[in-house]
Amino acid sequence: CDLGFFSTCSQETVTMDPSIQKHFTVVDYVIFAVLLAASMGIGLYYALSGGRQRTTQEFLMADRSMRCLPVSLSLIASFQSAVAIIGVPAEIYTHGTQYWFIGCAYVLGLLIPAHVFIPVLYRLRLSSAYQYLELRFSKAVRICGTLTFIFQMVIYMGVCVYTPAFALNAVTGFELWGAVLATGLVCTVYTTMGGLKAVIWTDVFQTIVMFAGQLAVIVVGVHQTGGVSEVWRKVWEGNRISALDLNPDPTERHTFWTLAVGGVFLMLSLYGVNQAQVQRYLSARTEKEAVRSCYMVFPSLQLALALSCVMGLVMFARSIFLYIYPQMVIYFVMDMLQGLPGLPGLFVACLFSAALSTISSAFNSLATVTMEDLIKPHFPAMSEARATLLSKVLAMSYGLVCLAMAYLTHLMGDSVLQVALKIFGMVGGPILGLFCLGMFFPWANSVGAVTGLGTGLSVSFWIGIGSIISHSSGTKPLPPDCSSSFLSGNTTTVTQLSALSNVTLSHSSGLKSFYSLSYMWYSAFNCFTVIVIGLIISFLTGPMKEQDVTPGTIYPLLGTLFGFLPARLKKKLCCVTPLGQTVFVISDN
Ligand SMILES: O=C(O)CCCC[C@@H]1SC[C@@H]2NC(=O)N[C@@H]21
Ligand code: NA
Repeated sequence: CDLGFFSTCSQETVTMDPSIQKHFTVVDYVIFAVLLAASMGIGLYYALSGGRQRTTQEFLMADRSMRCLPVSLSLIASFQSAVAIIGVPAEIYTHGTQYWFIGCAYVLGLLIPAHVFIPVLYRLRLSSAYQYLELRFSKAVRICGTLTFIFQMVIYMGVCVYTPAFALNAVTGFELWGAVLATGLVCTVYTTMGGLKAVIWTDVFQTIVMFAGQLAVIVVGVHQTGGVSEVWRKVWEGNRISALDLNPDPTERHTFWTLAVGGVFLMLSLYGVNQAQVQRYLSARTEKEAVRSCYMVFPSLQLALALSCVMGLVMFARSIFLYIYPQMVIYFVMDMLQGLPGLPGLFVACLFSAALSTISSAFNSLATVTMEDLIKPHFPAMSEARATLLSKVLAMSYGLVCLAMAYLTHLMGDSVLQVALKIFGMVGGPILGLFCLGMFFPWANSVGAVTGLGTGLSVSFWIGIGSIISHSSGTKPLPPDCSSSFLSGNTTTVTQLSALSNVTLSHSSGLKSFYSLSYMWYSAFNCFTVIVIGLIISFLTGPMKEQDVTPGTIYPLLGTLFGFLPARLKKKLCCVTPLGQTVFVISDN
């Protein structure tokens, strides 16, 4: 079949004809080099200015002096990596705009962090989110939380380093491990030199580059397709504008429910309790600045989602293939931008900005929790200078670990977007459950917490690995409506499309349906597993008494939910817990 650069068009074996790889002009390399140099420059500036990164308060917490604008852009950048830049357009291109409904999850996914998690965590004046777990439960629970977080971020980092380098190599022959090393080393250097201040300000710069690169591709793509109405006609006829899918089936990969409801738990696991984000909230100069930064994330995150979705639609309108792997997004973009010197370089700069801003946040947050949760408690007498030096060594060593993890990603295959979302669901979900257990259920105790986390992680890996082994998550791509006019031109493609589109999904039963749970439900499912098991074990081993709970570690959920009740009724109903004591109301200090 004549799909141009693909030697075969079956979904399994997609290889590109190396003879037509796209090459860069000098301008493109210069733009890429300028991006790396600018990031290094910002890192160097913060290494030589201010307190010159001589204390952990500055190196890890930016002196708690940040304002809401840089914090909010840095919050976006932390979890908007090359995975989203090429994974989301590939998703939209292949399956239609159903994924766009994840934007509905951003409302509660940011309101709850702003009004529940930030007040509790900010007023405890923590450095690591997992210090909360020791205050609320015990040291053991804190260590479990920290180790789980480290596991999650190390794997996620590998995916983020690998994705742009692999995609670029496939299209431009750009040396794969050269790109991985360049990204990893530049990132390690400026993170190690400039600390959280450098990470936040490079995130600001890189987020702007990210938006600019995506916008450029959209503008050029629309122009080349013949205008907005032409793009709309093709994506509409190509069956890429998804209707609201209210199918309640939890094994359906993307529906309104899995994205708008399951997505809330995914957002809470990232923007509520993930150390990378919590550290940014804690680096804000006041709690109000932290809450405001969370609110400011909303429009920018919607813009980021819109840009990547529209990019997928424009790509579809411009080139009619049924199915593309995420790394082929680069090919289409390079194809679109050929002959426009500097634009391929801008898009590559956009891709690596997305990667650098995520990886630097991961390095810095990993160094922080390792320092605060695993090292400092054993060396209380350690001097500031030595602690800061050790933090820098940690940031660097995480950089090297990340390069090794990049190779592991090589073996994971599958769509990078799904890999990233699965990691968050499988590991982020249980951590979210642990924090919810601690904040909303005063009766929960340490044994319950540890058992709950352990059960949650075991169940999540059982489903996650089960779904990979049973391949039940494979949803066939959405065939464009083959009868429509714009496809009739190329008969070969139509026969291929119809051949591929009449694949019937084998209906899963029993355990298989368990494995085929949509990965968008992993966060919610694992969060509830931890809470339910945690509560059961807590009641079995003797629930905690109100007076034993550290003040400020409980969020008065019942008090807030029934806030509208008259004080008398409220007093009777919810501010008196079953143990006969009043729940701690967070003081407004
Ligand atoms: O881009 C990545 O590195 C990970 C994929 C996106 C992660 C989630 S999806 C919902 C939220 N919106 C984002 O832009 N990132 C997070
Ligand atoms: Na990023």
